[in-house]
Amino acid sequence: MYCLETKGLYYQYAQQQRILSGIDLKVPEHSIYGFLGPNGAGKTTTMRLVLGLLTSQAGEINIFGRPLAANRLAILRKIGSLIEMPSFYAHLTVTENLRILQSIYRTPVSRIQYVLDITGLNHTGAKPVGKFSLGMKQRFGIAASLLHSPELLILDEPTNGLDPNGMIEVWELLRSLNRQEGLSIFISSHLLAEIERRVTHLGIIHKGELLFQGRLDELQSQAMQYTILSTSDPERALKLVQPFDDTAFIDERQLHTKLLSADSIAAMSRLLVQHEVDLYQITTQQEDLEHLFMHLIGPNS
Ligand SMILES: Nc1ncnc2c1ncn2[C@@H]1O[C@H](COP(=O)(O)OP(=O)(O)OP(=O)(O)O)[C@@H](O)[C@H]1O
Repeated sequence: MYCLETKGLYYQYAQQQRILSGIDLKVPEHSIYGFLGPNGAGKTTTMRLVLGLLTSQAGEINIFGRPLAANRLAILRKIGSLIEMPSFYAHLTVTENLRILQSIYRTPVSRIQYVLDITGLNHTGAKPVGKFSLGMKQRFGIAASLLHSPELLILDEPTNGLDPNGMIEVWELLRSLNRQEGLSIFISSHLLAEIERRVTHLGIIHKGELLFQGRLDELQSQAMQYTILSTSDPERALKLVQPFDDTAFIDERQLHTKLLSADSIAAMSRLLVQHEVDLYQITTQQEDLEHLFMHLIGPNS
């Protein structure tokens, strides 16, 4: 069962400017779904549509199995969100800020202490939120989004601008919310390194199109295998191999080719030796996730 599913989601801010062209998201229940894409890919626009902050122009949005359009309020009550920076009264403490939100949401008062404990903000005392570090402000934003006991959290680049420690703290919090509370989390980032190993599922968006969606191991299985040749003259070796593999390239003075079979490796080594290029080493390697990501989104991104 998907807690969030879109079909053919389409959006443009102005004529001739297509931002999303048919996004089919499938966010499984209880998953941590990383929504990855470079700046301007369409992540925030997708999240705004899913939260009803922008009016959908075409396509379907189903949340907890029901169409958003027909059940907006009931659905939004089950979602916590943080899009860009959290809003707060800068001169009030975290508890005072949460008390205001608690009275708006009409959630039990006891929930305030609970979200303070779970986000580690219970020792901030009389300090006004305006004086918090960026990491603590983000944690306040997550605390506020948890106040009404949501089942799905939608977070738009919540670690943007945080130092490595702040980033680790936010992720530890998200992981414990997912594991202990069973919360489903849909989180965007433009950094593969940040979300690989931390998410259960991944969607890669680029120029308004979803290029990949699935588990991390499914993405890994799309990685290219390369034969890597270490030679005395990589440029000459490249010229010799190119007629047989026009995708061959040099990286760190080593020739990478997709020619993998034993026969083609034997033929390549004969060719190089015939042209007086010494062959020092032949290895095979699977493309790492970072290269696979770059490969998916293309060279000029
Ligand atoms: N209000 C707006 N009016 C016009 N164009 C917009 C508006 N908001 C966003 N865009 C454009 O839509 C495209 C997608 O932006 P969006 O913010 O959804 O991407 P993103 O993946 O979240 O990127 P970032 O990580 O930079 O926030 C960009 O080209 C952006 O300039």
